[in-house]
Amino acid sequence: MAEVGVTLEVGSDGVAVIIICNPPVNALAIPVLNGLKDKFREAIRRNDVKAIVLTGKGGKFCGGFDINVFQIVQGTGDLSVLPDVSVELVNNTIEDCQKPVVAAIEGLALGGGLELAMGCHARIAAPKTQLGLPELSLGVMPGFGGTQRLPRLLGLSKSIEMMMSSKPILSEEGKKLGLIDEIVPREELIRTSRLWALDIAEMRKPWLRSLHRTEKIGSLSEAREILNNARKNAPKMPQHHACLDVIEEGITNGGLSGVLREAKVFKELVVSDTSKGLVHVFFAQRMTSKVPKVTDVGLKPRPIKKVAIIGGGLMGSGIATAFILSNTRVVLKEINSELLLRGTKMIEANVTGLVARKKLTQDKASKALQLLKGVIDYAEFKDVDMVIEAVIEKVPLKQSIFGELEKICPPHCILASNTSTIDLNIIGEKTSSQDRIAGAHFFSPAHIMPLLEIVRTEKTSAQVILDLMTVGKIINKVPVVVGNCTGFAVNRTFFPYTQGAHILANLGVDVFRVDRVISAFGLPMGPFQLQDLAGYGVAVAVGKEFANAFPDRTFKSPLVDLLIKDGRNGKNNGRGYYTYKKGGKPQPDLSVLPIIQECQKITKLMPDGKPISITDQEILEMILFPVVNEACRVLDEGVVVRASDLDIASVLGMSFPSHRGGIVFWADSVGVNHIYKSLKKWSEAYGSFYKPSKYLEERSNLGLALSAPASSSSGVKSRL
Ligand SMILES: C[C@H](O)CC(=O)SCCNC(=O)CCNC(=O)[C@H](O)C(C)(C)COP(=O)(O)OP(=O)(O)OC[C@H]1O[C@@H](n2cnc3c(N)ncnc32)[C@H](O)[C@@H]1OP(=O)(O)O
Repeated sequence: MAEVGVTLEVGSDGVAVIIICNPPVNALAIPVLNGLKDKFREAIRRNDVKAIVLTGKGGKFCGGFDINVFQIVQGTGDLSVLPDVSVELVNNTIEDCQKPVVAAIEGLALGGGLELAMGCHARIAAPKTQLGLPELSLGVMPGFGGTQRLPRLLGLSKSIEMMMSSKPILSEEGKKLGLIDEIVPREELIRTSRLWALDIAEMRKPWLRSLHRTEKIGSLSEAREILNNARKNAPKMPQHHACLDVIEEGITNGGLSGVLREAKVFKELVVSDTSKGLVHVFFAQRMTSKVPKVTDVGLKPRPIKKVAIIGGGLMGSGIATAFILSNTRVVLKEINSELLLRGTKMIEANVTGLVARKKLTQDKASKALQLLKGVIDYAEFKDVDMVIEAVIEKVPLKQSIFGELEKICPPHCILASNTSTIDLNIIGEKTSSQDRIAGAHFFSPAHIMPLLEIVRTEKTSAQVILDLMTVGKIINKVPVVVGNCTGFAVNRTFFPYTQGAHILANLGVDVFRVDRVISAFGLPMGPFQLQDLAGYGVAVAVGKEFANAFPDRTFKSPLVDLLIKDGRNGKNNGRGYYTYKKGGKPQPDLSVLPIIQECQKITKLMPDGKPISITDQEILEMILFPVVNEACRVLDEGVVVRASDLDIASVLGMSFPSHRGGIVFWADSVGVNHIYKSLKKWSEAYGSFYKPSKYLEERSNLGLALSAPASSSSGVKSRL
């Protein structure tokens, strides 16, 4: 393993090259920052050094401050762990250095990495280098002067856009905008940077200090107008607004004042709940690619060059789109040419939709479509590496397809099903290929939604899981490996979500208020609007599956049947809990209220026939605590490898707000004991739907967090 630290080499030209080394992304861990301070001091002190070049080892400049340190601070609350980098290193040592400093940037300069580079007197970059300040996506803001220097180098509008979106730009764009001084091939990066530094030292090139520049800021009134517009459009998250305020401080009172305010607010944000949630999600997402006995046993992923998709419906065409967009050849099979045409048209529409939204160039779209071949027989299947079956959810049909596939496909071929409910053991029951059968559960629209649940049975081989994980990453998904059960991880955990909402409706709580409470919590929409969007057919079909699988905890509400009887089918026909008009926002449809009242009369859940009185917080808890309860069963049964995998699955599959860290992380922050006691109370009042699971009860009794590992004797203590 390469050594973590900073090196200094002085050449015969009098240029000191300071190199950051902390693989894989040269993150600024505390020893690295101390090393930088030491090496800069040495370079400044030495008489044989005329100029300095700062660079990173191994083809990457720097991925920013070490995010592990955030977790340490968040765990201990000890802010003194955070070193003073902004003033001591970037401002006083680099920018105010008496010797010119040039950043030689390759690969990426993100967050604190770009901030170090902006403190230098010039920036030379290799082609296609990523440059960005993604701190807001971690719930903090740039803390090494980035809020002040980026606007001074790029202008206010573009720099605000980069910070608010957390998205990087490439060095080519950076050059056009003034962030980068020169782009050179990577082999010439260090040589050009050395010469540039000497040119500054010998006054052949200007000696520019970013924080002192004003030419791109414009007048105070212009700046305020830009900032106020940005405030209107920014997400309603604390870090976004704090960042805009800090930018304004620097514009009103000068760059140094902005730097000082930035350092203060940065420390407040690091310990915020938002940052705790987002930092957890950052690491949790990366943990999903570590699966014991799959990724740690020396297996190598096999190449997947040709994929067959069976079924060109909504899911099949979305899955096919995801593959062709990632440069993989796809055979789409349907049972007749009419259905095949419908499937290929859907794929074309998916691709052209991305072009229209400027997410794809026309050239790439045309190339992707050339990789698609439609078929109505199995002739093309003889050399496929993977098949994904995406036909309707009928067991005999799936069984016969897998029986055929086993005979036609090569022996190495992975046989996957996109089923969202059916037991994979049953699907593969009539084959002798159970070791290569797995679930590849995509979420709709499959070419857009980022989650891929990879479902394994006890017979699926580790190689097949590894191949699916690899191919998932190739098609830009986050693969999460899960066990085989009704609904797998996401749908299983969230099946009580809609049912909890229906209990509230039957208790007399206004459905539109329920939706408002859930949206305010951070989900994109409430459960009733979601039901409208999915269509009531889905609600009925999925409801049956879960009622069969988990009859002890299913609340059967006749509401959807009554809505269907009234001619409603949600967004599909423009009539649901809401009305839908093209181009407009959904409007609450008050004519639904008598139907809900009719339902209440049937279920007789309201105590004394009167609506219950309830706070917004209780609404939220009566909907989400049953979800947490099911998450407990998922953890108990080992459906996911670790609790944080369920966090990622909930964020990416259900759009659970990422700043709350995912369903389990959120539950632990609320307090296990409170959740247990609340569910117990409601189960006594409203029945077994709320009955606390054994896992929850045990964790509550032991004072252990839900996320604490099963074997944990000391465990992570939950907030009781
Ligand atoms: C004061 C300052 O303003 C504050 C800051 O600088 S905050 C940090 C700002 N920087 C960032 O947000 C960048 C975060 N990193 C990333 O976006 C991506 O990791 C990347 C684009 C750099 C590389 O992506 P990719 O090649 O897909 O590799 P990825 O798997 O994500 O990362 C490789 C490893 O580096 C780690 N890593 C990446 N950036 C890191 C960071 N800044 N700190 C600590 N670890 C980091 C990852 O956790 C992962 O570790 P693992 O192998 O043990 O799981």
